[in-house]
Amino acid sequence: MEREVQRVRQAFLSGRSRSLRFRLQQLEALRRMVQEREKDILAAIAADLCKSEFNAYSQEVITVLGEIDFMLENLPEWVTAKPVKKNLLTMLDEAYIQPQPLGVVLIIGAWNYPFVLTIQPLIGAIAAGNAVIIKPSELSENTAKIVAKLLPQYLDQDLYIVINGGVEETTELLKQRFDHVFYTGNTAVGKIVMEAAAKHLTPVTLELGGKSPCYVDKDCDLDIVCRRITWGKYMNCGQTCIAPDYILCEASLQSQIVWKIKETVKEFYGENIKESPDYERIINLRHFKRILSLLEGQKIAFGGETDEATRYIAPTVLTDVDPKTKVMQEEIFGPILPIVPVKNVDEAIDFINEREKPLALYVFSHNHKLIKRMIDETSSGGVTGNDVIMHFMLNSLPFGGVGSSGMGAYHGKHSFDTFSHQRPCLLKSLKREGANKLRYPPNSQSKVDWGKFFLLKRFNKEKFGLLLLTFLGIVAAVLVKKHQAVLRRKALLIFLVVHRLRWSSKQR
Ligand SMILES: NC(=O)c1ccc[n+]([C@@H]2O[C@H](COP(=O)([O-])OP(=O)(O)OC[C@H]3O[C@@H](n4cnc5c(N)ncnc54)[C@H](O)[C@@H]3O)[C@@H](O)[C@H]2O)c1
Ligand SMILES: CCCCCCCCCCCCCCCCCC=O
Repeated sequence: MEREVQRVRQAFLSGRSRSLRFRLQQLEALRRMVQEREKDILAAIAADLCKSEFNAYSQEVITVLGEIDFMLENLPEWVTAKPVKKNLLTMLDEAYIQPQPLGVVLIIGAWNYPFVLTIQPLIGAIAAGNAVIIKPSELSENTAKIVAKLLPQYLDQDLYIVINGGVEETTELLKQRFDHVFYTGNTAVGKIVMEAAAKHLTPVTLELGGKSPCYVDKDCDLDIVCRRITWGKYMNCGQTCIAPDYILCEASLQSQIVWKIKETVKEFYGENIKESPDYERIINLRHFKRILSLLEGQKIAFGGETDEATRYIAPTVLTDVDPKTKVMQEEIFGPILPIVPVKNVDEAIDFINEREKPLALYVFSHNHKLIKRMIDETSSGGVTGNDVIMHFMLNSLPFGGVGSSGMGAYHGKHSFDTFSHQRPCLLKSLKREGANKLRYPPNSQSKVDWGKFFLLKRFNKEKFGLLLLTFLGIVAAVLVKKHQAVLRRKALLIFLVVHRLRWSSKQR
């Protein structure tokens, strides 16, 4: 493992990942890989999650292609140095921010959307000029294998490598020094990742999970609300980090919501859900059993059918759920939707605020003010009002958690920033030492006064005469020396003095 990381670091130190041309070439190669090997990629995702090729394409491949196109379009502008505002002390200098790659980045992917959740961070890391070690999740083994097979065929083989394996390999990898670790997965492993990274003072991005609440106000079109919730909850068999985890609503809405979700499930997946190409399966037996255990003691309004052999769990709704029961204590990450009745929006807000900060928050209402209030008075990684999931799809929005749902964010420019160091650069001249003497010892009241003027724009009246003399001296110098370059510099100095005079008149 150590040797692998060393090899990638040597490749990074060669400097070839830094040029804009190279980054664009690699991103184009990645796009070619996705387009040319689409069938293999879709087949691998299908095998891992029992997902149709249509769904695999629209849930994973579209996002990856969209992200690559967005990067190719905007990268030339993002990589350029950005000049910054200057103060009086630096007005003759050059000051700018230069984004630079961090170095060698470790990306640990998740299994639930195994392609997009591994490749989308990779796109950001390449765009920012880094070398990358990719560790796909071993739980989605088919996608892990295809990623390991395809990437070296299209990308630079020393700068971007895939290491496959389980807990043991990840543990070993995490002992190495990286310049950034980007992890997607559960909160418990997130803590392990952060602890390991802390040993090297390596910064981390943690894309974690949590229980994302969904508040349904009585002032809304329940038919539409229930269609949207049904789509977001049962997509990928509930194994979506930003799926609505549970519904909060007034008790009077509960039975209508149950009935409408039940009807929508029929419309989406047919009478025989097991036969639907649009309904996935639970990733493994451990998660299957974990999800089943959440049903114990609950009132099942509909659903609840299971089949261990195929890890099938039907779309399920639970009513009158007691917040103290197990299903409300951990992230469900499966097709079970509890409804917790609340008296009103105030109680819903308190309910959310009494718990860990979720990855997403959903609010449905015709009342825009109520939606704004929910946003203002709660905290979550992201929010979608009157829909679910869709904030993930807009790459101008940063995607990430807050508190126990994660730290840092990515997507589009936010990925580029996550994987870049914003390097501040100030370029001075070795001339104009006269002005610099003000900051050298020995210090004095006069120097402090100049400091106040340059940095705080505060004027000392006693220095007015001196200033006037300086001003006249400069004007005389300008008249004598007509050389253009000199003229320009003196003009700036005049500007500086006039600026100070303006301040003095203001203060008077
Ligand atoms: N924020 C996001 O974008 C996002 C996306 C997908 C999933 N998630 C979250 O991920 C969670 C479910 O998925 P999961 O894959 O984490 O659960 P999991 O427990 O099924 O998978 C565990 C993963 O962690 C690794 N692991 C386990 N123990 C480890 C250790 N000691 N050291 C290093 N690695 C170890 C395993 O190798 C495996 O890949 C949910 O909470 C979900 O919300 C978040
Ligand atoms: C009009 C046709 C538009 C087709 C686009 C369909 C959009 C589908 C969006 C699904 C997004 C799923 C990705 C969610 C990843 C969540 C990350 C955490 O698990």
